[in-house]
Amino acid sequence: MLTIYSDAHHLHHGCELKDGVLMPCFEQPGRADTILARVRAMGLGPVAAPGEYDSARYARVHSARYVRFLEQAWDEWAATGRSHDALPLIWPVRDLRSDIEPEFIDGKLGFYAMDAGVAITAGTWRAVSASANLALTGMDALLAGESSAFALCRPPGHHAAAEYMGGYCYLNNAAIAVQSCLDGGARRVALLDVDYHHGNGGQSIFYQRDDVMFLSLHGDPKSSYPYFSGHRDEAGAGAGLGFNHNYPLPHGTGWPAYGEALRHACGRVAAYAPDALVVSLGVDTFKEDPISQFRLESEDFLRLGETLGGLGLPTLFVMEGGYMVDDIGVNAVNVLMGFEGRA
Ligand SMILES: NCCCNCCCCCS
Ligand SMILES: [Zn+2]
Repeated sequence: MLTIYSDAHHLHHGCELKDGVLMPCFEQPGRADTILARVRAMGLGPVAAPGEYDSARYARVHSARYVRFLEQAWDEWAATGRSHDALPLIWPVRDLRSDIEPEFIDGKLGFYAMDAGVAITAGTWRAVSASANLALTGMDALLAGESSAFALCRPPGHHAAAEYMGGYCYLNNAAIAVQSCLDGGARRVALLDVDYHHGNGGQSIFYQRDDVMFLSLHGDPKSSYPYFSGHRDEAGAGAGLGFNHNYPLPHGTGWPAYGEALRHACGRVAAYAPDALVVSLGVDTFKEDPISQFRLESEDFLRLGETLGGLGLPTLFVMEGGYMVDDIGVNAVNVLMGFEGRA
């Protein structure tokens, strides 16, 4: 399997406020480095650098003003004389107004964010755009006839929606790749999110469309981040009604229940008969993950990959979450090995 990777991710590592303490973000460079080392150790296949793409490709799923915001945010922040990480600290919730874009960076940060889990630093834009370019390069490989590819994206993207960042995510790498597949001639694409946290971004972007089926298995939002999306009754809207499927699962879920939900979701993908499958590959479903509450073992990720391989679809894997750095390489590459029947 071809892996797409860029060292540019090292340019991004901000802080986060966790349990009342400002600390280095759990979404750290060692995650991608550990996965890359495992890709090489297991001889998964060639590792390629991403191509260059115009930011207009990101604006196929994000708004142009949001992409401009991401590109300019650090410079606007630094121009105020501040050198520490830029963080959103106020949001237009409830009856506060979101019909007028603030002009000042502190207002823009909250206008374009769902939470404070998105520090912006001097290198963030370069890392974020490179990460999206990995997904576009992987999708170009599929469009050129590859049966599968792995975009080793960092930072992740599945919490980012058309006009907001959040949960360590800035550009929705997987959604950008899905749209690129459709722009490349596909009629239908399935986007399956196996990260522990609901892929609110991908759901939101494709919610009213029937050319993309979105499916997500995740911690029940009644008791898991992002708390405010991912319920079973979110079925899509308008033309998209019936093309959005959520599988919220309780804390403590292990492979038996997870595998059953996954097989059910795969049945829906098969019935949809897409031209391609994009997988938001988060492995924070691992039992030792520091911020998540499922109980998958490393061997279960082999079975997860095997189950996806059984669909026989051209498949792009896009790296999302997973925060137990010591095990993230084994767990992520186990999915890819299982997919290839090398379990
Ligand atoms: N106490 C939970 C805080 C969660 N903060 C953001 C998590 C983002 C996961 C991305 S896959
Ligand atoms: Zn996650």
